[in-house]
Amino acid sequence: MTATKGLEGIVATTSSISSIIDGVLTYRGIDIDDLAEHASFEEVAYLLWYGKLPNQSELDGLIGQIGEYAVLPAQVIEQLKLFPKNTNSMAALRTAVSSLALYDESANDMSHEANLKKAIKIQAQVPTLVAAFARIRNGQEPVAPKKGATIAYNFLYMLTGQEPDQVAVKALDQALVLHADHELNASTFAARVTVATLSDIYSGVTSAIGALKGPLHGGANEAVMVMLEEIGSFDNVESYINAKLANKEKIMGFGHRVYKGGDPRAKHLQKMSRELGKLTGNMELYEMSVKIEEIVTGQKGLKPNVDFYSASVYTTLQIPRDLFTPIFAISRASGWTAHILEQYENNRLIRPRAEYTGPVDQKVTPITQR
Ligand SMILES: CC(=O)SCCNC(=O)CCNC(=O)[C@H](O)C(C)(C)COP(=O)(O)OP(=O)(O)OC[C@H]1O[C@@H](n2cnc3c(N)ncnc32)[C@H](O)[C@@H]1OP(=O)(O)O
Ligand SMILES: O=C([O-])CC(=O)C(=O)O
Repeated sequence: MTATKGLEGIVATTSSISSIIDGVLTYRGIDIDDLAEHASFEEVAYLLWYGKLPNQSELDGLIGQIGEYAVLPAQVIEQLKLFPKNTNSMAALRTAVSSLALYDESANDMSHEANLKKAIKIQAQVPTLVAAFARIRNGQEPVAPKKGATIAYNFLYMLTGQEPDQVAVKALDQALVLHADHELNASTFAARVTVATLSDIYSGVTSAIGALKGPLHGGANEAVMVMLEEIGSFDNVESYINAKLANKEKIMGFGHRVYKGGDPRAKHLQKMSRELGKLTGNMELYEMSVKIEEIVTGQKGLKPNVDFYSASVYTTLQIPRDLFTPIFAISRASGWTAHILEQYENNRLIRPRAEYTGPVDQKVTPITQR
């Protein structure tokens, strides 16, 4: 038995949800470029769950359902108020999503209908949780979601308590489309491993949030912003990045386990970053990002991944840095739950082996002799 470090190249499941073939990402066979330009996040979530794009009445139905489920149990809001104000926002989300299960009477109903309903419910409640936590820690009351509004609109509305700008809603909606699913990434794998024991959907999503939090995965978008803040201005980019590379440190937002020729989502976020920069009259973050890309790609051949330009996009949308990864979770909730449903449909326990590298033929030394 020989281990493959990081399971690189190992095909661990079959799936009909999303694919990465020759660097092209599709959801249910539709190219991400097409979806990014022509579909809303709710259409994409429907596509991931049901395997087809919704017609107008199906879409209206889903938006209605999301509106109905988006309100949080009062007990969970009370719990959010007890969290330390400075707690990590992904840790808060992880705990809060786990708590949702306590107030869902169907949490352990394993029928497909019940699990699909819970998938939609989790998708509806995650944005409300993120926005509510963000307000509560600032000493503000949470804002209730508006019925009939999209997730992108509602998230910005619940975060600020004000009618969001249409450009911001459109940009966030497109970012949600781009992050919705990604084959067997680490957090989706974590979700599938968890539910393959026939544990409940909340356990699966809680595991996934824990995996997404790390800076080698979803946490990279926040880490990119930390780096941009450390750099401070365009003129410092070159010396900062060169020093990091000389030191063999990783540049966050670059590289990918699967894409070696570039992440197809990054160009959409780069375009969005440029357009938002122009619109707000502040191109500095965009220009700094382009310069970083020039150096890192030039010297290391590494291309930006989905997390790189999303940092400047979200900052230009005036979203606090530590909500970037929770926003990733808002989007990926659709993919996680679609994969969980698929896992249940064709389940087998996921239990690989380990190559043992420890000592052999050891004996118990009596405690007095250790
Ligand atoms: C949504 C997402 O999860 S996208 C990924 C988000 N994560 C990041 O942006 C964090 C930065 N990137 C990375 O850490 C990696 O590229 C990963 C984790 C994404 C992929 O990693 P792996 O496939 O395991 O590649 P690994 O980490 O083994 O790197 C291979 C080589 O490239 C180098 N490398 C990879 N990424 C980077 C980077 N961002 N900056 C500098 N060097 C890098 C490594 O140092 C290593 O070099 P070596 O062979 O000289 O030791
Ligand atoms: O697929 C991966 O390894 C990480 C990634 O890009 C994602 O989850 O969107």
